[in-house]
Amino acid sequence: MSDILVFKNLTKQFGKHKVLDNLSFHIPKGHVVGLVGPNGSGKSTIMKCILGIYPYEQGALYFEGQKITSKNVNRMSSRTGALIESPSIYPFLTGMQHFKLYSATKADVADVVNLMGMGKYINSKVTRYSFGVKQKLGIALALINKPDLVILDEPMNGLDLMATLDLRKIITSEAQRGITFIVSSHILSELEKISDDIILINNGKMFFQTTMPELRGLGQRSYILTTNDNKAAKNLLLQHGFVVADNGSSIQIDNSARQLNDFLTLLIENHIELLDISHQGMDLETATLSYIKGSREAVHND
Ligand SMILES: Nc1ncnc2c1ncn2[C@@H]1O[C@H](COP(=O)(O)OP(=O)(O)OP(=O)(O)O)[C@@H](O)[C@H]1O
Repeated sequence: MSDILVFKNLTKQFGKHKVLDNLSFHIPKGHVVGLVGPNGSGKSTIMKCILGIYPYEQGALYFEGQKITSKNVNRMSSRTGALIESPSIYPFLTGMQHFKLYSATKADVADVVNLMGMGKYINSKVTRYSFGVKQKLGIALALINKPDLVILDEPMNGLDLMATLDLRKIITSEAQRGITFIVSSHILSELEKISDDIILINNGKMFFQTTMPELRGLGQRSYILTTNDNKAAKNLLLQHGFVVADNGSSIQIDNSARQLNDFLTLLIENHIELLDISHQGMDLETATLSYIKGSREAVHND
């Protein structure tokens, strides 16, 4: 899989404040990449560098293998659609009139209106739109010129459950057609449903870039077990050399040595009844929290 975009040791400063600090990551073509980080970590700044809104001081940005400079930034920005911060829309124009501002063809407008399910209100003035419908219009405008790369900053903000599900379907189906998405959101449970890859940044620095399957796999190393006698089960397993922790109403067994059959057999032979067993799955929220907490503790310990 080739990369549509590569950040290489990119540094962006506002005065003396380094907002992006020697940042490197890559965006695979046709993937949905979730951009995660606490408030002020630099997500919007990354997006604005891609759109050519912000210049940067050091490092390089490559679009489809070509180095982007201030002279050819249009090559990248003209093929990128974006919704950053609130959508730039005009209350007294209709949705349809917005598409005309973007010089969209009739066929493209029909496609995007159909895709976003906006037929009902496309000829009404935006002043009559709810917040969620305005957000939908902003996303439709990001998609209208058939971009190769789409940047969405907090696109789920203000969307109700149905609109969130619609947006999830749209992003997934457009990515299957080869469009690449970079999506930032603080709604991590939603972001992990749509993302192929995750980039976590903090204080303008890269913490990790991983695929969602890799991230989930991090949690597959232990089992959570509930039995009719957790105390007895824990003692028995400890006596036989298993690594066991007490979780209150359950016990956690390290399975990095892949001993599932061994510990189940041991429990059954000792007449301990198994009530429940599950993998401890790593989710995006747990991973993000543990990295951010780890880095804060490191700063306090310095
Ligand atoms: N135009 C600017 N001038 C000066 N500082 C700026 C400017 N734009 C952003 N910053 C600073 O850069 C840092 C990163 O901001 P940015 O908006 O990129 O973060 P973010 O991760 O998108 O945050 P949030 O999740 O709150 O949207 C912040 O400290 C912010 O104050």
